[in-house]
Amino acid sequence: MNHLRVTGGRVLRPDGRVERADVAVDRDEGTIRAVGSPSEVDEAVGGAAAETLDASGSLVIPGLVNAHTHVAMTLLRGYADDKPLDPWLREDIWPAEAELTPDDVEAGAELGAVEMIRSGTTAFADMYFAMDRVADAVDRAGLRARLGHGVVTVGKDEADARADVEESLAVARELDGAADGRVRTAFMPHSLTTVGEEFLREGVAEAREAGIPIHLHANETTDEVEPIVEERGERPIAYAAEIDALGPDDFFAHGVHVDDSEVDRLAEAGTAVVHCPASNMKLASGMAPVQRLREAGVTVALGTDGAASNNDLDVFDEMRDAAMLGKLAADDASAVPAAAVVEMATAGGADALNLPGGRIEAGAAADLTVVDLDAPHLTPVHDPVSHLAYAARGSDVRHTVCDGQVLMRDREVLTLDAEAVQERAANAARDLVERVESA
Ligand SMILES: CSC[C@H]1O[C@@H](n2cnc3c(O)ncnc32)[C@H](O)[C@@H]1O
Ligand SMILES: [Zn+2]
Repeated sequence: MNHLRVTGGRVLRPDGRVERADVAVDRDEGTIRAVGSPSEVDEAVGGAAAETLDASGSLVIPGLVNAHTHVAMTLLRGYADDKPLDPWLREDIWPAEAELTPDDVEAGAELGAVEMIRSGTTAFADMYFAMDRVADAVDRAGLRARLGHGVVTVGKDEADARADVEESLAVARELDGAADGRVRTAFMPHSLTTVGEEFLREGVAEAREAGIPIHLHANETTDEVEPIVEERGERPIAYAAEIDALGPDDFFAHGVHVDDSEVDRLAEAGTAVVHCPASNMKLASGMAPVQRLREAGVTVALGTDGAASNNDLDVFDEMRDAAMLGKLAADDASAVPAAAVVEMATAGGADALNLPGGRIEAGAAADLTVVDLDAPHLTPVHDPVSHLAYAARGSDVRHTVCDGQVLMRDREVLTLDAEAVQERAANAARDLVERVESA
């Protein structure tokens, strides 16, 4: 077998236990073949490994999942800060995005890919524009993703609005299975308030017919919830259910302002929620009831949201923020413990996006992150899971593997030229801002 061996480390198993083990990866299949002692792994795979990754002093964890982002927004990192969602979008972000070209989106997506690989993320969900270019970046980077064109119909005439819905459906059909199957897709209306009801109904019906999942921003701010309640006499999750957008393969970003009845509805429907704590804090959107969602049985994943409202794509930060904010929201220091946020960033993310990965076990996708624990800020190691949630940073990631391919070895990104990507993105961002200022 053409295999990659991750040797000498401790491995985080799906039940949360950490044990000394090697991991053998079938590079052709992109799957984990065996996890166990060196002799057990030898016996399972036989023969010498074609490639090895040293994990001594390190913790081998499932590749992290960034379950909601707008990856090309790396170009807008630090462009507009310190405003709430609505004015931030309308006054700053949307005018800048109006000047974006497909080349810009690709440059921003590559920059985001480098940042994610360097912080141990192997899969992400992305809602944006020029998604063929994002898919190209995913392909080159070696990552896994669920991608969709974001639909906004407010402020558009009927023909433009319908064209936007059709584009999202076409993108979902055409890009599904790209990058050797590592790209999957979804129909992505931006939100229940920025897409008109008739367009939502039409798009969702077509998506359902084609078996395409749905991803949208939901219950992010009170400004978004109140008009739905006033105009329809029902809360957003009930509205989503009424238009058939609340299914078991669907995943909603934010879920900050969900009441108890909505939590129960999400749980019954099997719709996942992607918690984005940093974005929710930065835009002062509110605190999602994460403990309540998890207790109700809702699959909760973690997302950074775009780099303009975070301002990075580091899921380690998200784990720490989710644990801290979850305690504050529940007024309970035992709420959203370390193991919960690690689960949300790994298996929870893979389950929400319905992508392979999220667990280190034989037969699972070989999406792995090796975290170096030999650092002053990670000493001593009483509990490695505690360190993942509260003390480790993206920069502690030593190796990143996706689909059996080593994307970063000893902090060197192998699939993209990180320096060139950074330079191209910086130039694209500078030119973009010049265009926005002269528009
Ligand atoms: C139509 S493509 C996606 C669209 O979403 C915008 N966006 C970025 N962050 C957020 C957020 O937290 N809530 C809602 N919308 C957001 C992004 O700028 C794109 O325009
Ligand atoms: Zn978002």
